Amino acid sequence: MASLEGIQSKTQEIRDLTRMERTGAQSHIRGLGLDDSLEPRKISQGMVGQIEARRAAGIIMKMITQGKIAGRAILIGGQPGTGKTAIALGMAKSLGEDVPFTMLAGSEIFSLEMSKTEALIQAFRKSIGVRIREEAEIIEGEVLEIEIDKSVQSGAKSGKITLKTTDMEAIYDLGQKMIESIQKEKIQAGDIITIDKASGKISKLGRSIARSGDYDTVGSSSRFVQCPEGELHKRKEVVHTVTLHEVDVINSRTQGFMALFAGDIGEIKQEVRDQIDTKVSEWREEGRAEIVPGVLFIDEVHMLDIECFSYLNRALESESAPIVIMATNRGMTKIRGTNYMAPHGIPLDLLDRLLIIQTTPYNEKETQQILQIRCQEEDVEISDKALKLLTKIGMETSLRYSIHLITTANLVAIKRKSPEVDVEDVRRVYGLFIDIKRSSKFLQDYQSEFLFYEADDIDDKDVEMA
Ligand SMILES: Nc1ncnc2c1ncn2[C@@H]1O[C@H](COP(=O)(O)OP(=O)(O)OP(=O)(O)O)[C@@H](O)[C@H]1O
Repeated sequence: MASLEGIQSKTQEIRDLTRMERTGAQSHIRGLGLDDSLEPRKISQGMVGQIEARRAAGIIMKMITQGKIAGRAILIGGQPGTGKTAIALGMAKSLGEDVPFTMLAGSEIFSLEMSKTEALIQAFRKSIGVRIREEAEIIEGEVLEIEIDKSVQSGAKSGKITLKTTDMEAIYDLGQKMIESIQKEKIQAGDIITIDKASGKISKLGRSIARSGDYDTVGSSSRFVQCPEGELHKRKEVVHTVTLHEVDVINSRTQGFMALFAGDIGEIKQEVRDQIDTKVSEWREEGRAEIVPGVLFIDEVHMLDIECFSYLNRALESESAPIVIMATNRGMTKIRGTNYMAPHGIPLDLLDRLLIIQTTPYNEKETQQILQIRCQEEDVEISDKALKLLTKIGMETSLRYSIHLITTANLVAIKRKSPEVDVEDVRRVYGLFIDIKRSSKFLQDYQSEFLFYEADDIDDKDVEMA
């Protein structure tokens, strides 16, 4: 059954291995771009315009951090490509590392491996953190020397590390995993480090003050710390946050924590969850743990069906519910699993609980600014004229389409050995890759030549916001 000890090391190991930086379409978003009084700056942290929606998101952030938003949820509605996902990610980035953030597309809950509600329960529990305080045994000291040898036959590495405090000095053997960790963290003589004895995790606290004169080996971001005093072995209180879902999986007898590596979790028994909840409330009573409600972002929420909406309605009542942010680009459409139409395809009783934020289309200047930020993010040099043309294309087709043209135009520019994208490159990729309008026209012109053309079957009620 769940014990505080060990949960941290296991989850940390998994996170190190499975954590992927969110690159791609949203990699330029680094926050909501608000000032200290929560007013949106015109361009900041990769965010452009959408002032009203960002202002509203800022107020919600404040409510989240003050714990005033339990039992409610937010809906971000707006046309495709108006920054709904960008705003949700901006909120996640501003909340900090300690607050869990889970992203789920409505369609992801339809899987053969688990029921829809199980998928939602897992998403909820991934978004609830448990901040745990525990005493850990650590070794803390200044690195005097590191010696790493590689076996000629097997290639396996072995090594030794000499650590000191102001009072003592000792040599420790290094295992394969610790050697990797030392190399990854670029640990060298003169660094002050701690080693967690249970997990073998090595963290760098900074450089020894005694080394502050070695300018050649020190970057400007180095922190200087005193060489520790006393014993090398110490007990220290450490605080870390795991999610309820991670605790569930680690304690699920059928799955075991290895399942987190594979992402192949399957269903978790309700009795396991009940036991975990009881255990966590014991830890809370003992003052060893506290709950950190995180954020669950459900994109394409119109893809959920009536059963899921009914689950959401109930789950939001729970005292430790995460903040649920939903996004949709649908207007009036059918609630899945029923024949009823509703705004955004969401039942009215759930809609009534939501704070609704609206995103609006961008003007030419904002579109150009977003494209410019994307060019910088993708390390693409672009001429003013080419950027103007790309903006014009963005206004006439879609922002997403013109963002896609950046990478492709850059490849064409590289092929003709030009250091920057010019008008001819944009023209070329505009001709090679068609946007939705041209694609639809092509389909209309040649529809009779496609297989399985059954125009009468198309349900024209399910329309995106126009
Ligand atoms: N205000 C903004 N500032 C900077 N980048 C933005 C902004 N709005 C949108 N983008 C960028 O434009 C692209 C499309 O935006 P995003 O995916 O957030 O739209 P969406 O509203 O979620 O669209 P959909 O309804 O199709 O899911 C992304 O690369 C996003 O980062």
